[in-house]
Amino acid sequence: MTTPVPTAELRGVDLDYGSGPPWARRHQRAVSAVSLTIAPGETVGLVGQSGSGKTSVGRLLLGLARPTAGSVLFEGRPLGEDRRRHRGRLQAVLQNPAWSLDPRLRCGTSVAEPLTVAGALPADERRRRVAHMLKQVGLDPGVADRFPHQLSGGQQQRVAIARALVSHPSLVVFDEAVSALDVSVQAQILNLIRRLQDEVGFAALFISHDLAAARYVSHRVAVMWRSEIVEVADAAALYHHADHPYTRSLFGLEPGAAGRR
Ligand SMILES: Nc1ncnc2c1ncn2[C@@H]1O[C@H](COP(=O)(O)OP(=O)(O)OP(=O)(O)O)[C@@H](O)[C@H]1O
Repeated sequence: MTTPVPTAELRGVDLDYGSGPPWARRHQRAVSAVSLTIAPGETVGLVGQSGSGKTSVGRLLLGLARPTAGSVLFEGRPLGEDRRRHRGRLQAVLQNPAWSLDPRLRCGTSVAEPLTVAGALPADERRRRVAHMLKQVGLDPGVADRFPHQLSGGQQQRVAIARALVSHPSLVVFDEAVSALDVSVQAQILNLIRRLQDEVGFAALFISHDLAAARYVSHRVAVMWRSEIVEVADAAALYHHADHPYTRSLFGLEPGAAGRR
């Protein structure tokens, strides 16, 4: 049996951020020697306390940050300079839907935007795909004519998910995508992500400080601690195989190591 080429892969990746003026430049290591693969159709959860480097891993996978060392592969090839080649194939859903929805644009226009970037489509076809996508995320297609401020937070996040999926991406990075929502709405969105992943089949990185949410949507969960991935396990098995003290603290098995959030 041949193993499928991973959709996304980090190989021994470091990422440093520089700060300060050139004569007193300081470097902070945000990601240290991280290796991680995401198979086609797989969701990998990435959990860890604030500042552990989760968003930086997402940015590397999206090509928004360049590794200081190591390599980032997308569908088996280096995720290089030519980001245009991947337009529409790499998408993100962020914590606050307002970050991806322009308040001045009707929701239908925002959802259609990745289609415009990926290549010209006749207006009819664009409208049809937007309506279909809105239905898939559980919204009335009439939402296309409304502005974000006319919708609830949960509805806005559904629009943001529709926008991320309309171009049939291979990889979607969900970065704290449910953290800003009420608990009952969080459950709806987590169920939506699971259902869409089964139906549409994208690979995903699900970044969260909430281990329970990450386990619920993910096939495997990676645990990040001070810029390193200290553990990766099947979501169901993680509880029983939690080796690292930080992972154990996430389950309440060991006091002290988990950060405040
Ligand atoms: N653009 C930047 N410039 C300088 N330092 C940065 C930058 N972005 C992040 N950092 C630092 O890198 C480290 C990792 O940050 P990152 O946002 O990846 O962590 P995180 O686990 O996603 O945290 P949070 O859950 O709070 O978003 C932190 O110490 C952060 O302060």
